[in-house]
Amino acid sequence: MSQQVISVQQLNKHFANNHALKNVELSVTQGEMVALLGPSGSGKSTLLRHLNGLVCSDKSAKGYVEVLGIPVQKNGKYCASVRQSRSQTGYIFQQFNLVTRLSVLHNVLIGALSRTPSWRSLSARFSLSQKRQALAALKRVGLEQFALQRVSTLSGGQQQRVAIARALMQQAKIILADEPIASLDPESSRIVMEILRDINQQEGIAVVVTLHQVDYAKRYCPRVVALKQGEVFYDGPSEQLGDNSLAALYGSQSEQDSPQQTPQTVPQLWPQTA
Ligand SMILES: Nc1ncnc2c1ncn2[C@@H]1O[C@H](COP(=O)(O)OP(=O)(O)OP(=O)(O)O)[C@@H](O)[C@H]1O
Repeated sequence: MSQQVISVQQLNKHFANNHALKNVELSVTQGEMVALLGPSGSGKSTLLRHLNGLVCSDKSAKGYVEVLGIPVQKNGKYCASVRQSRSQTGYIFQQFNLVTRLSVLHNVLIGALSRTPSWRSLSARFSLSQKRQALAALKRVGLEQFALQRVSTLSGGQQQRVAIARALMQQAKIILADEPIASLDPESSRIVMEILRDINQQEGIAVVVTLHQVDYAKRYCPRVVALKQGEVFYDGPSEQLGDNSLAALYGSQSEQDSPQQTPQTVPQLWPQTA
């Protein structure tokens, strides 16, 4: 039986009066590649940030988040093990989060910091073996020839690949990617998604990726979890996400704008997976 790598139970999050996540339940097993879809403001990034302990859920609720079998937060408080979970979680940001004045290789080496003795990391002295690993990670994303260049000289798509190489260097056991292709052109988007899929299929690393592009979700992710106004609206095979369901998912804005012209109830066409 596949190991569960993400378990989210009864997750609620308010930002002032805005109920951003409503009783969200999510279970992901090892080796899955899952797209998080939903209209702008539906809670995708907020959910992903809860998984990495970047945001804490409502204190009043009984929310629980566990990643890689390690408790991240419970009842609105971070667990002592949150750092342990973070060190094994590769987090890819829309804007790459690289140190642009440093070399490509150095940025990848930063992924090893959680496994590097503090005297070495303080003096930025990485071992030969770590440098070899970093080069191998760069080769994996097709960028070894840029190792000694400053990151700032790379294109956006190449910078995102450096961020993925950093996650590989981190020896991440799960990858959470928050809109990794939102600021990329179609060709760079394709390359980034193919690298994520390759890592998922070759290493069996679970990938959860928030996307705005439904076609990329369907092409690269066998499973879709869709959020609508903070609730899980659909959880199932991406191939079963048809035009009607997508219209219902993304139609919230027009429903709000002209309620008399659109149905008030959204049909429950798909059961949530167990
Ligand atoms: N730090 C914050 N402070 C206040 N409100 C927030 C904060 N972060 C998110 N929100 C609100 O929570 C809701 C969900 O936001 P979130 O960014 O998770 O949505 P999203 O689905 O990722 O949207 P997008 O696709 O546009 O990035 C939105 O209403 C947003 O304004």
